[in-house]
Amino acid sequence: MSLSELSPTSLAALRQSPLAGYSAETARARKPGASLQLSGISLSFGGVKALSDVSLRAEPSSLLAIIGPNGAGKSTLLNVISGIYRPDRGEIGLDEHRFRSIRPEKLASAGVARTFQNLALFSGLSVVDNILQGLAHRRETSLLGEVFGLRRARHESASQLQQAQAVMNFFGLDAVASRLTTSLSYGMQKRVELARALVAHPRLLLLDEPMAGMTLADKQQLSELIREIRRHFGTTILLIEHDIAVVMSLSDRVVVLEYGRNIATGTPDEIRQNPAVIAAYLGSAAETTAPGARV
Ligand SMILES: Nc1ncnc2c1ncn2[C@@H]1O[C@H](COP(=O)(O)OP(=O)(O)OP(=O)(O)O)[C@@H](O)[C@H]1O
Repeated sequence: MSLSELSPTSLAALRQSPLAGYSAETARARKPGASLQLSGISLSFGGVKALSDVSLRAEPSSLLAIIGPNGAGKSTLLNVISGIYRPDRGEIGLDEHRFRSIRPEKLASAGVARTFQNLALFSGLSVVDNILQGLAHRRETSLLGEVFGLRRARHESASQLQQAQAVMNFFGLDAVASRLTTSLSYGMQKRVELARALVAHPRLLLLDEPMAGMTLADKQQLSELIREIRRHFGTTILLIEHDIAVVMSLSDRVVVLEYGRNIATGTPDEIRQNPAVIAAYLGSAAETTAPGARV
């Protein structure tokens, strides 16, 4: 099954009651997104300056896109925010917290989730089990508790399963819950990855080229889902994406990187008309979405 083959009822259900089943989680889900601020971030790999003095700000519940040619430093920036790389200089601000680097294992508890450029799902696990991995950091009961079926462990498992079911409902994944992710189309696996990132209600979601390798129909569905995520959860989203039509239709603001430097920041319209951006990127950027298509 591909994303575009999903019945229209999933999207209709998603619009009507995507939060059904969240109960105790609902209040937290309604919390506005986090604010993110990067100040003077620099990082070199040997002689390669991947990031040079990059500063940017994403307002709570906004969608900020990062674009730029290959090798501009986009993924490196995401890896800095998610603690995979420690910058040589600069500071990250997440709401009122300031730090140079966050330990990746602390990321989820800080309310940050991400997806990867290449699929990063557990191939031996079903859809629902993959999604439950997004809640692993919340587990308070021990493995022994689970083995012996202690009441608290049972309650915790039931509550996490309910959250996974709610997010599967939101993403139209109910019908494939027990399937191995490897048996699904690429577009559907991307959807599972997004569901896993969202199940813990992150306040900042980092999306690294979520549309790469997708058909136009899949891109349209995923774009609609990203809009729904913003509408219903208020999640702040940082998006790296090469498809300019997708970027321009989804973003509140866009940051353009070239050779690790921030060469422009503005609304999609401002970026479209910026001569430096046209010269560095937009003039040559492939418009992978068909002209005139709504994404
Ligand atoms: N782990 C690494 N070791 C050495 N150099 C690296 C490493 N990661 C990235 N680089 C270099 O840093 C620069 C920025 O790379 P990065 O992957 O962040 O660019 P990008 O904008 O995400 O590119 P693309 O659009 O192709 O994914 C490139 O010159 C790249 O070769």
